[in-house]
Amino acid sequence: MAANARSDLDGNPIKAITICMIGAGGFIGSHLCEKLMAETQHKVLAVDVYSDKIKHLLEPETNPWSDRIQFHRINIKHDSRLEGLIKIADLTINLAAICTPADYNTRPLDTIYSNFIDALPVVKYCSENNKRLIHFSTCEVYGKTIGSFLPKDHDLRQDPAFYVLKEDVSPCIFGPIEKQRWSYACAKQLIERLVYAEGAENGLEFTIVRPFNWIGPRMDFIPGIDGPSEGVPRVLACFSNNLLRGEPLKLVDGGQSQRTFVYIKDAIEAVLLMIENPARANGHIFNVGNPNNEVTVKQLAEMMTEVYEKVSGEPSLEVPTIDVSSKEFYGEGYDDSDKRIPDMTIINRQLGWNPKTSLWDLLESTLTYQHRTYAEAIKKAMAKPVASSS
Ligand SMILES: NC(=O)c1ccc[n+]([C@@H]2O[C@H](COP(=O)([O-])OP(=O)(O)OC[C@H]3O[C@@H](n4cnc5c(N)ncnc54)[C@H](O)[C@@H]3O)[C@@H](O)[C@H]2O)c1
Ligand SMILES: O=c1ccn([C@@H]2O[C@H](COP(=O)(O)OP(=O)(O)O[C@H]3OC[C@@H](O)[C@H](O)[C@H]3O)[C@@H](O)[C@H]2O)c(=O)[nH]1
Repeated sequence: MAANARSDLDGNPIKAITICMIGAGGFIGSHLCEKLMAETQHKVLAVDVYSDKIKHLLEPETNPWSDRIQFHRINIKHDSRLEGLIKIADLTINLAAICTPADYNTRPLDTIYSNFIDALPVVKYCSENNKRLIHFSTCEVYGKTIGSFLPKDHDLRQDPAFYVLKEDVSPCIFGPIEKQRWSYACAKQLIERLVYAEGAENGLEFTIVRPFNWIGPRMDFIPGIDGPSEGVPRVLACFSNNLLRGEPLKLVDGGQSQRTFVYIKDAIEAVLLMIENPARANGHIFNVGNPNNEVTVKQLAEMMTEVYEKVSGEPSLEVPTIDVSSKEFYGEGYDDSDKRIPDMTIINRQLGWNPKTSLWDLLESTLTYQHRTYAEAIKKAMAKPVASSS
C-alpha cells in the first residue's frame, strides 16, 4: 500500500503506531482522526464523552480503516480505564478541555479543573509508563502583548518585539485575578510547566502545541440546533449562527481585538508532522498559526458577511453588525487578548511547516459547509412557534 511507503522528514520509513487520543470527539480531534485514517496506517484509540463529530469514521463498519479506530466513551475525570489505554498506546495526544471563552469567567472552577487537574493523571501515566505525550495548550498562555501597555500612539507599538509571540522569549501576561477570563490561560500555563518539568526531571518525551485560532467545519456548535440555545460558542460559530439566522453579528466592545486565523486542515498537517517526527518534535513547544491571516474581529465579521452572501446567495443586512459590551455578552470578569501573531521560527526550523490557506479561502470553504449543514434546520427551527402549548 502507498501509505506504508511514507517517510519522515529525515527520509526514514514511518512505522505504524497506536495513538491514545483524548478529546478525539471534538473539533480538532475529529479532523486529526480523519487525517490519520485517510492518509496513514496508525491506529487510534479515540477517547471522549461524545462521538457525534467522528461518527462518520466509526460507522459504517465497511470503512477501510474500521480495524484502526476504536471509540472509548470515557470521562477522564473518573475512569480507571484511562491508564490501561495509555499503556497500550505508543503515543498519547491530549486535547480534552473546556476551551470556550464564555465559560472562563462564568464557570472558572470547571475551567481550571478541566485544563489542569483533569490533565494531571494523563501526564503522570505517560511519565510513569515512558510514553510520549503531545499536549494541547493554547496561544492564550501569552495573554496580552507587551505593546498593549504602551500609550495608543507610541512608536514602539509598531515594533514586532512588542507584539510577535515567541515560544522561548515572550512573557505570559494575564490580567488581575478578578478578571476570571484568565482562569483558562493560567491553568494551561501551569500544565505546560508541569509537562516541561516532567521532561526535565523524569525524562518525559513531550511536545506542547499552542494553537492560534484554528477554525473550520465542525467547530463548536450552532446554538439551538446542535447545542444549547443559550450557549455561546467561539467566534466562528457565533458569527455563523448570526448569518444563518439573518441577524446582525455582535461585535464585543466594538470588535477591535486582533486575531490570526489558520485553517484547520493546514494546522492538522503540522500535528501529523509532530506525530511522525518525534526526534524533531520532542522537548519543543510549537506555535501553530497563520501570521498572514491577521484581522480585527470587526474585519472578520465584515469578511464573513461578504463570503456568506456569496455562498448562500442571500443578500446581507443593511446594518450587518452591532456593538455589544463584553459585560453584556460574556458577563462580569471578561477580559481579552489584544493581538496574537505567532512567531514561526521554531516550527519552521524543526518541521519545515508553513500554513497555506488565506482567510478568504478558508472562510469560503467553512461557510459553504455551515450553510449546507445548518441552513435547513435553522429555517425549520425559526418557523416553529416559540412557545406552543398544543
Ligand atoms: N480550536 C482552537 O483554535 C484551539 C485554540 C487553542 C487551544 N486549543 C486547545 O486544543 C484542544 C482541543 O480544542 P478543540 O477546539 O478541538 O475543542 P473541543 O471542545 O471541540 O474538543 C475538546 C474535546 O474534549 C472532550 N472532553 C472534554 N473534557 C473531557 C473529559 N473529562 N473526558 C473526556 N473527554 C473530554 C470534549 O467532549 C470535546 O470533544 C483543547 O485543549 C483546547 O484548549 C484549541
Ligand atoms: O459573537 C462574538 C464572539 C466573539 N467575539 C470576539 O471575538 C474574539 C475571538 O473570540 P473566540 O471566541 O474565538 O475566542 P478567543 O480567540 O478570545 O479565545 C480562544 O483562543 C484560543 C483557544 O485557547 C480557545 O479556543 C479560546 O480561548 C474575541 O475578541 C471575542 O470577544 C465577538 O466579537 N463576537
